[in-house]
Amino acid sequence: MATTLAKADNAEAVEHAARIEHVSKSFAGPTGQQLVLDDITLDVAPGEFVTLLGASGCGKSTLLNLVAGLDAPSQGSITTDGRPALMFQEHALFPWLTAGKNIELALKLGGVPKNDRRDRAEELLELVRLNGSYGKRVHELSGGMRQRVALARALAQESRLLLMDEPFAALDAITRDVLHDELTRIWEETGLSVLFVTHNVREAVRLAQRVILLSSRPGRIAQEWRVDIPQPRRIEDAPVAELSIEITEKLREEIRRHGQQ
Ligand SMILES: Nc1ncnc2c1ncn2[C@@H]1O[C@H](COP(=O)(O)OP(=O)(O)OP(=O)(O)O)[C@@H](O)[C@H]1O
Repeated sequence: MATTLAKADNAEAVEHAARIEHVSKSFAGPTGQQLVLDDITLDVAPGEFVTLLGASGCGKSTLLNLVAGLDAPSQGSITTDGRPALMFQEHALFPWLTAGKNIELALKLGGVPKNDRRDRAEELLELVRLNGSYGKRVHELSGGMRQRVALARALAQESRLLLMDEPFAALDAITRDVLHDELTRIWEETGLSVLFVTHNVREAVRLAQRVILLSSRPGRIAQEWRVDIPQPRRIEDAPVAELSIEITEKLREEIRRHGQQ
């Protein structure tokens, strides 16, 4: 099958999929400005898979929203290689449209000619292994299938950077495991860059080439790890478990420290 979408043909030409430079973000709170992100500098290389990990409320989603251009940093700058695609924990599919039509809508917004949309939507459904589900309505699909459609719709945008905010957090463990395999396969096939937010350490290590741990209040980069464990990984593999224990220990330290502030 032709996986033409987002193929990193221009990998040589582009230095980074995302460049986050000295980014800080504050929100107005009841006691004045609340600093949520403090001086974050981070590059995502073309084709790289990076997970952002941190305790609840540390600012992961805020950072992802800034990269998506949904909000502006208070300080610093963010550049991306084209407009990123986004995928959230909630699939946000239109329930009155079929799986196929949900994808076609994204294709339409991306300027794909009407006559090409049906074939392209079928191709994308095949890529997420939902062949034959074109005519299914959202309520006919399981949670895992809905997230597959949401992924296909994100891929329809032909972005070179995919931003994922806890996309599998609401799924049961087995379904999540299967979708980890699918995401790894699709990432390898397409050459996409992925910035993936999670608070699940094992998930971060299972998927990423690099794990970035954010501290809390304010969110700063506390530490990062390169994950050299070969793919496909399993969440229960010994090297995944070992690194997860090390990262969890550091995460605990960060949470304890935050608790003492
Ligand atoms: N628009 C906003 N206005 C005010 N405060 C905000 C806004 N968006 C986020 N915050 C605050 O910023 C902090 C970080 O929130 P954010 O959702 O980015 O954290 P998170 O790490 O993604 O958390 P979780 O893992 O629970 O989703 C929180 O204290 C939140 O209340």
